[in-house]
Amino acid sequence: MTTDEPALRLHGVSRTFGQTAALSDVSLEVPHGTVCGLLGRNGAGKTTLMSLAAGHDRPTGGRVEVFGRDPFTHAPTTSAVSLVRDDQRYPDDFRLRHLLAVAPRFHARWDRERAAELVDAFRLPARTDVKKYSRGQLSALGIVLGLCSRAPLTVFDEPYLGLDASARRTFYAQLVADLAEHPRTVLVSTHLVDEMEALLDHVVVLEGGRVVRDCSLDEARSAAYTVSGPAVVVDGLTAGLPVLTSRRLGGLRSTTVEAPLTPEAAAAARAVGAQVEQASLQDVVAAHGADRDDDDTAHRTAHPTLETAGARA
Ligand SMILES: Nc1ncnc2c1ncn2[C@@H]1O[C@H](COP(=O)(O)OP(=O)(O)OP(=O)(O)O)[C@@H](O)[C@H]1O
Repeated sequence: MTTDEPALRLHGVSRTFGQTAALSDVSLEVPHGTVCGLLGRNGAGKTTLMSLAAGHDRPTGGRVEVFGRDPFTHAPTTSAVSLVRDDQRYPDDFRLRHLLAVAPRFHARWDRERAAELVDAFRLPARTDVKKYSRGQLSALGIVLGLCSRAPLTVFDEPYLGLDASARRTFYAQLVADLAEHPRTVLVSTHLVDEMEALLDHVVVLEGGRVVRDCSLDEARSAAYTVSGPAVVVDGLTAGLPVLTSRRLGGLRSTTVEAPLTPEAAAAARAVGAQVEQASLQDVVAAHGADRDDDDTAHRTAHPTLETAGARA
């Protein structure tokens, strides 16, 4: 295994299930030693991509490489990846001690001491069969297994399901501390974009099985801005710009455009009484796969910028 190769490279990858194209012609590289957020709406293809990265599945077309090798056929590469699935199953009669005993057989770099610390931090019950764990306890268990595997590529598929806010903070803090001590590559899918944004170095956004963004966090953050105000004013300010989403409430409109927010654009908007702000990463992700122009009142409360505009009007 060499660190000259990207941790993960997909080249023209497709994965179809019958008539469904879960991934279509996906090419991307996850740089070595980064935390990469895999983002996108439900059904965008995140879990499919993660299964391919872990060598649990094969692409229908194209090539998947982990550290330059095929994770499906090259056994040492398969064992260099740890995939923590949100629906991970364990043997019926397993308790925590059984899992902690077998884990080192699958992960050469397994860290026993860290595992003991994390079990305490997440208060995982020792005397309960794992199959009876709550949703949050199962997620915490997956986090322990993923972090302590020290796998060169660790993949977390929505690792926070059922975790309370305090346990999620524990996860984020442990991830940051562990990566500082033992740098490696992490690929994590999440819908909690606002909450996890600070952990990410790199961002990949999928929409309908295709990559619509593959860039650093900073690039993703500065990719779009939102203008809100009287519809006629907003339409004038955004004419000719690539619109990600646009929502209308009565005479007000809120439009997110895919362009950097320059001082000139901000000044022009304010001069005519419109509000303008950098779109959040969450706004950018939500815009992909959403209707481009939505005047349906049923959606009004789904857009925080519009609520803001309405409240200020
Ligand atoms: N085994 C399968 N058989 C048939 N269709 C599948 C299978 N696995 C995934 N799909 C389909 O492929 C598409 C992508 O699914 P995937 O689970 O990768 O999305 P996702 O981005 O992880 O979604 P979510 O955020 O809801 O978890 C969906 O349309 C899904 O229904």
